[in-house]
Amino acid sequence: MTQAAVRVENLWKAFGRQVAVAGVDLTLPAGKFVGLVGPNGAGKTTTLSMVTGLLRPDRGTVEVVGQDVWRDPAEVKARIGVLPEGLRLFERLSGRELLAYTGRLRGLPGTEVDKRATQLLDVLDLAGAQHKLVVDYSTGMRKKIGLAAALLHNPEVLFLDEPFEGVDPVSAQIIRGVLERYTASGATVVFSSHVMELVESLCDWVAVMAAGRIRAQGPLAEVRGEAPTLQQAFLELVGANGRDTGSDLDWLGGGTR
Ligand SMILES: Nc1ncnc2c1ncn2[C@@H]1O[C@H](COP(=O)(O)OP(=O)(O)OP(=O)(O)O)[C@@H](O)[C@H]1O
Repeated sequence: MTQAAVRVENLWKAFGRQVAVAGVDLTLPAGKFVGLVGPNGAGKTTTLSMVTGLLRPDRGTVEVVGQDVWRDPAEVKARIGVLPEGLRLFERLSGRELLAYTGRLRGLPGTEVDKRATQLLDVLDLAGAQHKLVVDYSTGMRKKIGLAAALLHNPEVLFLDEPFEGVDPVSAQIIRGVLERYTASGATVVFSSHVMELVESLCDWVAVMAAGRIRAQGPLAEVRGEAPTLQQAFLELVGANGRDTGSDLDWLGGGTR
């Protein structure tokens, strides 16, 4: 059996009376492209934040590449890359400066940082914008420079929260190519998304989350089961099939006020 990249046991987190994560157990295999899917408010971001050492759990354990994240967060953080939701970047640096700074923070030698930054900027089609300040980057460019920063130290596991949100199809294709190449080398990608078609075409492993719990996890074909698409399987798993789609909104449309 291959080693698990991520192992989560009985993970809990509440914000006041709102329980965001209610006893999550997850085992994600190494070397896979893993999709964490779930409706809005399911607890995906909260789970990823606890798994990556950004948010302390109320209860439960998290192991990444065999190490307890909350016993020694710094040690684990050196081995992972993270593209968090609502990524905050150093806006007054240029894209290249941001990578140079990130690389030095990661303890890489300057020449290596320069080499890797040049290659990542090229592959991600940011070479032309490398001297522009990050504050002037578009949403898609921000995702791409964030991804470059997360990959710079060649992490073993990469966590991405909604990496394709606000990204045009050309940039999405570029990001996808980089990630496929990365997993082909044995590394693991864990990403959250609402876009089922994307998850279905990219992932070999899926975890479905709703209301703070995992509803299903396993190889894509297993989670999809008999359903024609992952979207269908997802709607059934989260109990959204047949939900009223707004029949009360009889005033909407038709031009009368
Ligand atoms: N800092 C916070 N303070 C209070 N409540 C929070 C906080 N962060 C998350 N929550 C609540 O926890 C629940 C799970 O939120 P979370 O952001 O983890 O869901 P999500 O699956 O990532 O949703 P989305 O797909 O909409 O981004 C929601 O009910 C949310 O309102």
